[in-house]
Formats: sequence, C-alpha cells, structure tokens
Amino acid sequence: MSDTVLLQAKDLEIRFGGVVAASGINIEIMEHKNLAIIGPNGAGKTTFLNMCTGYLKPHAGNIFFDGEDVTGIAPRKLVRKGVARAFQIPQLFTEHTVLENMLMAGAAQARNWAPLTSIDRIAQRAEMVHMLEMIKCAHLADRLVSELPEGQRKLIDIALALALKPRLLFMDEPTSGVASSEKFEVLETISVALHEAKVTAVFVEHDMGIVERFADEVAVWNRGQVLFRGAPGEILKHPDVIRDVIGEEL
Ligand SMILES: Nc1ncnc2c1ncn2[C@@H]1O[C@H](COP(=O)(O)OP(=O)(O)OP(=O)(O)O)[C@@H](O)[C@H]1O
Repeated sequence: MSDTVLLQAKDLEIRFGGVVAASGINIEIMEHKNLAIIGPNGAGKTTFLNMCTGYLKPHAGNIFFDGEDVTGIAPRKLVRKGVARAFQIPQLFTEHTVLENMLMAGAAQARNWAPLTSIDRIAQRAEMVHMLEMIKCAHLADRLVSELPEGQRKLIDIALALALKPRLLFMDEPTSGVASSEKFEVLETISVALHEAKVTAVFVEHDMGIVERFADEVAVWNRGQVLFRGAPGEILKHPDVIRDVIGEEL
C-alpha cells in the first residue's frame, strides 16, 4: 500500500438552482485504497463523480490529480492523465462486437485513428484480448454487445476503461442492473482485474454487502457533504449511518 494522494478534492461547491449538490467537499483519495461512496438518494454522490471526471465544473473549489490542478478539465483530457469513468449504464456501441468496442477504446487512448499496419493490428488485438481475459470475457470477443446480459456488459465496460490505462477509475453503481445472484461474482472479477492492473477504484454503491466486501474505505455522503469516512467495519456500524443510509444493521 502506498501513501500517495492520488486525487484531492478541496472545498468543492456546486448548485443546481436552489439545490446544493456539493457544499464544501474535502476528501483525499489514496492510491491503491478502494473507496466506496455511500449515501441516500440525492446526496450528491454522482455529482461528485461528475466533477472529478470532468463532466461537471464545480462553481468553487479545486480538484488535484497526482498534485496537478485538473479542475474543469474535459473528460477526454482527464482520461489521458489517468482518470477513467464507468457509468451506471455501460456506454458501449451495442451493434459492434466486444472486440471492436475494445479496439475503438484502444485507438482513442492512443489517439491513433490512422489505419494500422498488420503488425500493429495484431499487437493491439492481442492487448485487447488480454484485457478481456483479465475480466474473464475473452470468450465473448466476437459477440455483439447487444446480445449480452447486463452483468457481462458491466464487465466489458470495465475492460474498456482498463484499455484507457487509468490509475484511477470511478464507477457509478457497478452492480446496478446485475441480478443479485451474480453481483458478488461480477464485482469479484472487477476487483481482481483492477488489482492486477494496479488501478485504484472509487465506486458509488447502494448494496452494503458489496461495500463491506470490496471497499478498503467508505465515505458517507449526505446533502452535498462528506459526513464520515473510515474503514467499512467502523462506518457501516455507525448509528447515524445505519439510521440515515443503511436503514438496518447488516
Ligand atoms: N444536472 C442537474 N440539474 C439539476 N439538478 C441536478 C442535476 N444533477 C443533479 N441534480 C440534483 O442534485 C442533487 C444530487 O444529485 P446526485 O445525482 O448527485 O445524487 P446521488 O447521491 O448520486 O443520488 P442517487 O443515489 O439517487 O443516484 C439531487 O437533488 C439532484 O436532483
């Protein structure tokens, strides 16, 4: 485990009309410590992800990635710096095959849209197949995305993010839409792949069983603020968290 601060949010503020979605957000994300963000609906969790990944610009405050001020930088530029994002609904080209999706992500990362030489094409294909192997989906390479169930789409979305070679990956509800019987297996696969690729994860999650199993740390959001942060064993037993977020003891 390193003690490197990978991302630091400082005094973040954002409002939508009268709604305060971030009010004085201060948090540090440590490299190689997976952070779960929990909180009631409307607490501002997705808004925080949107600000950290360039989809929203805070009205005040700053975001530093690896010591550099990246506040308001466009998503595609942040990706090149090492910050990637997976969405609640996977952003895939459904009428293309899994491998075609991967090759497009690889080309975007390399910013190379020129026709590849056959040697480069073979090398790139091998690299993308390796990414698919990491999330146990190599056998799906030639399948159309539209044919795949939600759990497999989630995994492909993560492989796509890995193709961008991030250091930090934000995931918004990685198990939403996945059958409850498959949730743990999907997140176990994602977790092993991210560990192998040395990617730090920040994920928003409503399933406390998943949080307890996969997070190194938990941050609790409410009304646009970070209320608590700590180890899952401590945070998930906190009476205020049980009352306001979880609803009942695990
Ligand atoms: N683009 C927007 N325009 C107007 N209001 C918005 C916008 N985005 C978010 N909000 C509001 O900001 C508040 C925080 O929303 P956000 O989606 O960040 O919450 P959340 O914690 O992710 O909720 P959930 O768990 O339901 O996804 C909510 O009141 C929401 O309605």
